[in-house]
Amino acid sequence: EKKSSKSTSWTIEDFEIGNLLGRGRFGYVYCGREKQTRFVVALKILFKAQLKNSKMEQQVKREIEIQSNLKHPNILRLYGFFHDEQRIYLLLEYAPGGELYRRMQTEKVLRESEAAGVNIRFYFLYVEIDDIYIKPENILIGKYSILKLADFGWSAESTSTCKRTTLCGTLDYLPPEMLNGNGYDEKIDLWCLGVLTYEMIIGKPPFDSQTQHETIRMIRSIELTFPTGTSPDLRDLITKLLRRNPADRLPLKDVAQHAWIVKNADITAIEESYVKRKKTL
Ligand SMILES: Cc1cc(Cn2cc(-c3c(Cl)cnc4nc(-c5cn(C)nc5C)[nH]c34)cn2)no1
Repeated sequence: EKKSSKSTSWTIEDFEIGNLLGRGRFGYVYCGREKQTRFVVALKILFKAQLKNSKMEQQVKREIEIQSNLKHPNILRLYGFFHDEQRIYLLLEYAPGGELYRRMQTEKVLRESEAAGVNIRFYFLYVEIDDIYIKPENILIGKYSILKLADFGWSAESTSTCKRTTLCGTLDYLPPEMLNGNGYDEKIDLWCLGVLTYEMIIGKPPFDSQTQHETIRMIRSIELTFPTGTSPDLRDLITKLLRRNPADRLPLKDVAQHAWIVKNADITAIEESYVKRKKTL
């Protein structure tokens, strides 16, 4: 990199600003290009005033610390950051495929290999960090369709409407233990993986319904139905993830060995990249 990623080196003058890619409560994301190297980035611009009003400065500092130290093929890179009087600028990896949930809305159903790829990729990711919260709004489609977890859930939600068409969308990923106000642990990610896989292949969340009340009832009673033609392997995997008792959910190491994953995900390529990355750490 031409300059170190210390916050005092870059200025906005070093970048050409392109299209607006997204907006959120605290700022915008633009496509940007560094003038010297012509390197393309996603330039997230956050307004200090808005962050101050919502007491979010600490949250931003925490995100910057976490994300700048994480280097994983499934996590959106944070290359550096800088600030001026009014704004904080984050230099993020540009994901050419855009947001997964938008792709799921337009294309409804993704290929089984892509969805299997999500599972296995998030298996490796899960081994790395514990507090991941998997839902389509937090996932971008990077180069070569590699999925990237971009933890901008806190800054992206725009005040006007939720990303999903209905408020129900935000309930679809909640596991029973969270609905019942019981304690919960990392096994909520196994539940989310089951919901995400179902939605990616079948085109709608498993407990999708007209009202929030009905969605909550279906989650609590685990009212799980599959369209005819759903492969038995996929049914089996999802049924083993969407279990009421977190202890009964299929552990991630067994997800990676499950018949549906083995048949659909290009595990060797992903494992090779994972092993190589391990070596470079
Ligand atoms: C504020 C605020 C908004 C958001 C949500 N958000 C993330 C992006 C984004 C990022 Cl961070 C990185 N790469 C992206 N690529 C796209 C994109 C590409 N195409 C073809 N279409 C889009 C859209 N968006 C990216 C944008 N908004 N987070 O904080």
